[in-house]
Amino acid sequence: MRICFILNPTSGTNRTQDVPALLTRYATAAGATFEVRLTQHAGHAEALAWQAAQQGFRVVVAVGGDGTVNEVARGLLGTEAALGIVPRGSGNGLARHLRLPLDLPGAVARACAPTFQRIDVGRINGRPFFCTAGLGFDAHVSKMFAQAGTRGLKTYVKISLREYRRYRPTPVQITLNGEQLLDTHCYVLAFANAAQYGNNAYIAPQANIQDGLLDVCLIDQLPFTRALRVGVGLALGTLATSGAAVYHTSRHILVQSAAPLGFHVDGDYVTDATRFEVELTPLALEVAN
Ligand SMILES: Nc1ncnc2c1ncn2[C@@H]1O[C@H](COP(=O)(O)OP(=O)(O)OP(=O)(O)O)[C@@H](O)[C@H]1O
Repeated sequence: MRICFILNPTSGTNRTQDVPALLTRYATAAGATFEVRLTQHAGHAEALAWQAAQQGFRVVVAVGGDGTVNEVARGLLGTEAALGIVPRGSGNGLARHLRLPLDLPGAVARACAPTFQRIDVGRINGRPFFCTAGLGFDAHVSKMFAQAGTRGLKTYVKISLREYRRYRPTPVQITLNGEQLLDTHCYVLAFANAAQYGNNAYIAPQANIQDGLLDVCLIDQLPFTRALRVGVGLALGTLATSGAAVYHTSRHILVQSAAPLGFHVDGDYVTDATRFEVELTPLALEVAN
């Protein structure tokens, strides 16, 4: 079995580590036949992953954060290769959901001796996501986060608190499965394939990544007391029973917004739109875990 590691050299906080050398050391120790390839720019991992799959690599491993995982996974859709993950980001949502090792030696060892399973794949306005996508406040925060000079959890919390004071919900119409119509407001509307955003922040604790359904989490308003309950619910995995959010499950969701709303895929801000089509393709990606 041949394994291709695709490394985003800009990911992770520890820049002093020689990651290619460590990958080589741990993969050699595991007796693997492998190659390490480095991305040269944002978006490059998708093309590298697709190319590796065409070259017959059985497992293509994203070495980076959720952005790199999204790119590699996108490149593997419709191919014969499985996605592996060596997590090096701050959130690592999909790796945590799949209960993959978070340390470098452990994750490399797992990627070299995996079991295989298939997972569902979401799409929002045509963009694939594997963990979560969403509209509203969380997307707005990802946009601000991308523009901030620094990264990490501290910056994220700081931006969230600052923007919370300014952000207002937008009127939206949500259609679930072509039937159920909700006339409501969007503070946060999250589409969860996996249970968490990353960092063990559980937006949809019940989400099952193989059930052919997205868990749709709606927070229509966020006054201060509810914000506290949402914060505690995210951290403890109790949001679904806290009463602070409403949940639905659906395979196909349409959202019409009264004003442009930002959306994110797997934590990365994409753009603003007023119409959103969200779909799920059951078991469309093989993962190595
Ligand atoms: N060689 C590169 N140079 C610049 N940017 C890159 C390169 N390779 C990948 N990227 C971009 O870097 C972005 C961030 O990467 P990624 O999410 O993997 O790491 P991270 O930001 O450290 O993780 P996290 O988001 O969990 O904190 C990705 O969106 C990707 O497109």
